[in-house]
Amino acid sequence: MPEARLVVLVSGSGTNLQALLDACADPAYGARVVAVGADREDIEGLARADRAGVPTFVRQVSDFETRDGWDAALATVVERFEPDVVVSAGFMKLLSQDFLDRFLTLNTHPALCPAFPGMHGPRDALEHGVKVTGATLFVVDAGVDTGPIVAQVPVPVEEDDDVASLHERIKAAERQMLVDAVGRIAREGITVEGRRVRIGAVAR
Ligand SMILES: Nc1nc2c(c(=O)[nH]1)N[C@@H](CN(C=O)c1ccc(C(=O)N[C@@H](CCC(=O)O)C(=O)O)cc1)CN2
Ligand SMILES: NCC(=O)N[C@@H]1O[C@H](COP(=O)([O-])[O-])[C@@H](O)[C@H]1O
Repeated sequence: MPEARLVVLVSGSGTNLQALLDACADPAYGARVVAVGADREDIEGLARADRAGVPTFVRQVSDFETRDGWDAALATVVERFEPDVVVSAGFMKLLSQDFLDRFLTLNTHPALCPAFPGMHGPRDALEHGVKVTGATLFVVDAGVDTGPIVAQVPVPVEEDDDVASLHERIKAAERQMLVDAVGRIAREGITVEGRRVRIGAVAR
């Protein structure tokens, strides 16, 4: 079976991207990162792609007259790389329904969806006082962190956690979840029926 082609979108440090790049070095993993895209320049995520010899592209909202124009330009460049799956891994821009209609897009979020959506999952979980939080991989829909759930991993909140320590522990679990789920999707396929997602099986 041919390797699944991944386009990964990033906005920051790119440790989730790095975990995918490392996993893809093993041919048995079944996937290859064919391009990395970002909404801003000069981020470590793009440097990681450069070091791995993976092509990169940047489309900044501020370079376009409208948000729709940015979104269409992003879709155009993503399309060039013919992805089987787009992985939003720390990509801090909302994607339009038009984009999502064109590409199967997964997003990893540092909370147990549907709890604590948005850009500050670890902070919001800590402020709420939950004892367990975690990370979620989901199929992106037009809402914010509302899409059908592919995988989740729990992470206990420690007494002395601050936002940084909690987010770091979530990220360690999140990377493993992402690599495991994307590899299985690449090798076994994915079925999405309504809100139910199955890897390697026909939905019932
Ligand atoms: N349609 C969707 N797009 C994306 C989702 C999603 O669930 N639906 N998830 C993200 C990532 N994300 C949280 O997981 C997220 C990203 C960005 C925002 C947001 O409000 N962004 C602002 C700009 C913020 C900035 O540039 O600093 C915006 O887009 O204008 C909320 C949640 C990937 N895309
Ligand atoms: N709502 C989106 C969001 O909060 N995304 C989060 O940003 C981090 C990116 O880390 P990374 O750049 O090191 O992979 C990850 O924890 C990801 O879930």
